[in-house]
Parts: sequence; structure tokens; C-alpha cells
Amino acid sequence: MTVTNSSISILEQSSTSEEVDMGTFEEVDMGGGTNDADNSKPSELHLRWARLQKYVEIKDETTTLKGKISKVSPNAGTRSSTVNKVILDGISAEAKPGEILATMGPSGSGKTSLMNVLSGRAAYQEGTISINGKALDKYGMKRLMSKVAYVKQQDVFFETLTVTDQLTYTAQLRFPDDVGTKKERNEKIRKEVERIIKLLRLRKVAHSPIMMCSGGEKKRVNIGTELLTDPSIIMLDEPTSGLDSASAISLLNVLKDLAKNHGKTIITSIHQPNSATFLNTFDKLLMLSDGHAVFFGTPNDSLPYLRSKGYACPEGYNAADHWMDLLVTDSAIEEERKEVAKYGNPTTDSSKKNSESPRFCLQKEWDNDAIARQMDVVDEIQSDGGKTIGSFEMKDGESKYTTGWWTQFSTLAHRALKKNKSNVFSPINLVRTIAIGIIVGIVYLDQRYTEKDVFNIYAYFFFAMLYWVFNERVIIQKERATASYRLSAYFASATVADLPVFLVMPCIYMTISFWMVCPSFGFITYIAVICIAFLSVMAGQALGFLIGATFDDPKIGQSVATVVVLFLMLLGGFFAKNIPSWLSWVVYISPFAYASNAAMLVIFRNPIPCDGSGALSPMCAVGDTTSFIPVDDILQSLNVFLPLGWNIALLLVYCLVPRVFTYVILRRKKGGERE
Ligand SMILES: Nc1ncnc2c1ncn2[C@@H]1O[C@H](COP(=O)(O)OP(=O)(O)OP(=O)(O)O)[C@@H](O)[C@H]1O
Repeated sequence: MTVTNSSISILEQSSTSEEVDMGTFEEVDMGGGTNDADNSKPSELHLRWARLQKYVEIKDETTTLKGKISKVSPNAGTRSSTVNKVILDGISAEAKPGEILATMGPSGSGKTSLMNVLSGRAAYQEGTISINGKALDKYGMKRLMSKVAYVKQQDVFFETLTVTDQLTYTAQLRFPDDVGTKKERNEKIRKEVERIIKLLRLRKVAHSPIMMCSGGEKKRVNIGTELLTDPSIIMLDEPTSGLDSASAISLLNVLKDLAKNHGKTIITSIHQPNSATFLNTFDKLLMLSDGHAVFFGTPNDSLPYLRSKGYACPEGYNAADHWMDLLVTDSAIEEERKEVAKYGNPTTDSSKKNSESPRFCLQKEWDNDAIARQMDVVDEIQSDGGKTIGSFEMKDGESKYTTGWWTQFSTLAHRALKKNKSNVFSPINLVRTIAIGIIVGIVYLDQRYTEKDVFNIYAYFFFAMLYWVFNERVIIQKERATASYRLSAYFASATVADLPVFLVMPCIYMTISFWMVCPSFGFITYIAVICIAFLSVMAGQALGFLIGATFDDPKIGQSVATVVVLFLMLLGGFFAKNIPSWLSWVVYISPFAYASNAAMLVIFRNPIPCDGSGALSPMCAVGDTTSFIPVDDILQSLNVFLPLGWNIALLLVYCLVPRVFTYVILRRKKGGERE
């Protein structure tokens, strides 16, 4: 059994662009009409969006607090206690191949939301997104998702893998299976990984574990992972956050190189760059405030624009800082604005002050319609499920995965085993396991197959079955969003790769303690007991998976696991001799019970000789050294139920059923990821 008390954690990996199909960009329909993209290379994608509107329904707490029954939702037109919170309000702009578009704005202005929508990872309610002049419908958006590399804010890595390993495993998952023989495929992957390492200047750390890399290097590894599929559009959510200025500049230079020399379309959100970066690195700037666009154009043009609105940037002042100063509203002014909105007195001082707030002025002044008209697509909107949108087409029956199940499974299992190796077989883990084996061995040293040792033997084996429950970790890494592999392959690989974690250490522990505690029981009993311990461990692992998958918050998962395991353990046999009858059913759902039943059935196969101690009186009288206790009596006194086969079968059920439920839960969660 292996439900942990140390950590049940669910890690979310933001491997969001792992669905990329290799080599399909050539097929992109360039679209017709007058777009700049007409002159672009086949692999280049010109992304435009017009009048993008996104809102989410939120509970109107003021309504609830005041006890109102309902409130009219502004857009839905129905009576309800929810209101629509506008996240993006009619945003229009474009990102061209060879250019870097920077989105800037205060925290909460909608930068991440915009990128989520543009990459196809979040829904939007109104507006048009087009690629090379073709508007995308729902299916086109889905396919767009596979063409965009999306580097999220947080770096998510298997920290113990080296940079080269991380890139190689990702490439193995994404390169199509049918690019020649296995050797040719591996050679291609090796070359591609080398290319990325060179491109992102990662040579120095190519063979270092990721955890040893600096923040800037980690970001570059993250970008490199996304670049493996040679995407045409690269979106980055605040790639420079947490980096010192030298690393930030170096990273931005890499992006510049990708845009200028490799024709990538790059969209990046950024927090207050320095003046030189602001003016010289970005080709276009989209300034957002409260979900509104307040400027779109070149960073250089943004300064005359501000001047024309009466907000000229002071001489020598960082232009990006100036923008932010204008858009970040003083909270006192914001409070007053709310007051005015609530009680409505347009002649008060506060409303006057509010109308003078640069933030609201800039929101009002920006001519959204003019930009939207420029961004409107030339071709009529496609309404055929995206089938005519070049490479966004997905033929009937075509798999969205570029690799087969077995490639996915073996790569993921290999990766996870490598990752586990350094964690699990650390010297400290080995020493701990050996030490515990020896201590338990000393405590129960040299038990004999006689009356007085029956209880000790029972205690030793029960402890052996449950010890690992409280010592191993259950980690389910939910690599959610889209992935370049099937959930089933991932799940199977996670189970297999965790086996060394769950089996090798218990095996070492059992080997040491068994031969110290009961050497006279023989090799067959040793093997049988180890097999039962494995089943017990796997049943516990399954239970841990299930709890881990059910609760997104690892802390909640951990707490639930502790309670569940304690409950099943306490009522699972050894500790529960006179439990109330209304709780007696618990023993039938406790895998501990089946595991210890099976172990007892394997150990106590022959009648037990009485040794005169009277330990099991009245089965053996004091001084009686000639009688034997029948096996059935011993088993009955230890509350063992069901024959060996049944106990093993039920343990197997325990190993399988929670895994099936875990798979279903992960599947449902994965499905619900997109809005
Ligand atoms: N699903 C949602 N439900 C409710 N509000 C949301 C949802 N998604 C985004 N928001 C809100 O929309 C606004 C914009 O969020 P977003 O994450 O896009 O901002 P941001 O500009 O990227 O901020 P930051 O710079 O802090 O990352 C925020 O007020 C956020 O709370």
C-alpha cells in the first residue's frame, strides 16, 4: 500500500502546445486578398483579430448580500443572480511574421486572457480571428492551437533531467513515427535538439540538470521545448519576469532573432521593460487597460500619440514606465469612481476628477473601430468546420497525435524512470530503508513457528504490509491542456515508472527483515510474502492515484489520503479486535485486510505446535508441548477470512478499479480544460 503521508501532489504541467503536427505548415493556405501575408513564406502565419470580446459569468455578490432575488444580466437578457465580467472588450490588432508584438498593461488588464484566446486555449464570445486572411471558426481555432507554441509564465520541467534530455524526450513525443527507420528518426531528433540548443545559446548547460540552470536559462529551455516543432507563432506570457536585466535582454535578443531571421510571428506580454528595450526590441505594441485596447502601433508612435492626448512623456523618462503610470489608477480615485457610479452625481468633484483620470481618458479616446476595420478579414468567414483552412484541416479518422501509443508510452516511461532514478535511489533513501529493515529485524528477531510467536509473526507481517503506505509518495502529474500523447499512454507510463519507487524499496526492506525475523519459514514463503507485499503496495498506489486525481489541491488530497488510510488501516484487522458491529463492514473494503489475510494464509499452512507457554490458551494449555493448533483455528483467531485465492483476487481488484476511476477523472478534467 502506498498512499503517502508526505505528499500527494498533482502537478499541472503547462505543456500547452504539445499537439503540434510536424511538417504541416507547408500546406497553409495563404489566403487571398490584400493581406501583407500574401508575400510571406508558406510557413509564416499572419495573425489578426478584430473586435474580440470575452466575458465570464460571475456571481453578483452585492445582489446576494442585499438579499435580492435576481438581477438582470447585462448581456444574457435574462433574470439571474450572475453578471458578466468583461475580460476583453472589443480588442483588435495583428501580429505579423518577422515581428514581435508586445502586449503591455497593468496587472489584470487582460494580457494573459488575450493570449489564451489567440492560441485557441480559451473561448471568446464575439469577434474574429484570422490567419493569413482566412477567418477561423471553432474547428479552425482548434487547429490553430496546434500551430502555436505557447510559453506560459511558470517554467514547468522535470528538474532532475538535463537540458538535452528534456529536449530529446519532447522531440521524441512530437516527431512523427514515420520519418524513416528508428535510427533515422533518432538521428533527426538529435540534430533538431542540437539546433535548438545552438539557437537558444544553451550549449553551456546542455548536460546540466535543469534545476542547476539559472532563471534565464530555464526560460530558454522552456522556449526551446516549444520550438522543437518549429511553430510559426510563438506566444510568451511574461517571459522576462523574474530575470535580471542582462538575462532579460539576452532572452529578448533570442526572440528578436527568431522573428527576424526565422520568420516567426511573436507575441509576448511584458512588464515594464527598460526604455531601450521598449523602443528598439518590439515592432508593435498593444497597450491594454481593464480589457480595453488603449493603443496599438509601433512603440515609437505611442509617444506622439500620448502627447496628442495631453500626456506627453517627460524628457528622459522611461516610456514604458510612463505608460504604466498613466494606466495604473490610484486606488482612492477608483473608490471614488465606484461611489459616483453607485450614487450618480455627475457634478461632484470626484466625478470631475474621475473624468480626468488618464486611464479612463485613454480608454475612451482609443479609436477601436478604426483599427477593427483594418483588421477585418478580406475573405468571407469560413463556415465549413475549418476544412478549407489549409493545414488546419483534419481529415476524418486522422489522429491528432504524431506518434503511436507505444512510442508515447515508452518515451514517457523512460523519461519518468530517469526522473525517478535520482529521486528514489538516492543514498539517503537506501540508508533509510536498510536501517528500518534492520531495526524491524532486531525487534522481531528469530521468530519460530510455535504458539508463543504467532502474535509476533502476525504483527511483523501486518507492519510490513502497511509501513510503505506511510512512506512512499504518490504523485500524479496531470499534464493537462493539450498534449502530444494520449492520456492512456501517460497514465500507463506513470504507473510503470512509479513501480521502482513502490517496489524496490519495499523489496529491500522485506529481504533484510524477513531473513532476520523468520529464516526458518523458507524461500517459498519469502517469495510469496514479497508478492503479496507488492500487490498491497500497488493497491495503495491505486488508492493514492484516485485521491490525488480527485482533489486538485495537493494539500486537500494529502489530508484526505491520511484520513482514508488511517481509517482503512485501523479497521483493517490488526488494530480492530472488538470493533462495533456497525463498523465491521469496513474490514471488507480495506486492502490491508486482504493483504494481511493473504500473508497469514501463506505463512500458517501447517498446524502450530504448542510450546507449553500458554500464549494461545485455551487452544494450547500451559505446559502442553505435544498438541498442535489446527490451521483453521489459528486463522479464525486472527480474524482471517476468505481463501487465499479470493484475497489475492480482491487485492487485484483494488489495484485495478481505482486506476480505472483515476483515468476517467483525469480524462474528464482534461476535457473540461477548455472553456
Ligand atoms: N475565468 C475567469 N473568471 C473570472 N475572472 C477572470 C477569469 N479569467 C480572467 N479573469 C479576470 O480578467 C482579468 C484579466 O486577467 P489576465 O490574467 O488576463 O490579466 P493579466 O493582464 O495577464 O494580468 P497579470 O499581468 O497580473 O498576469 C483579471 O481581472 C482576472 O481576474
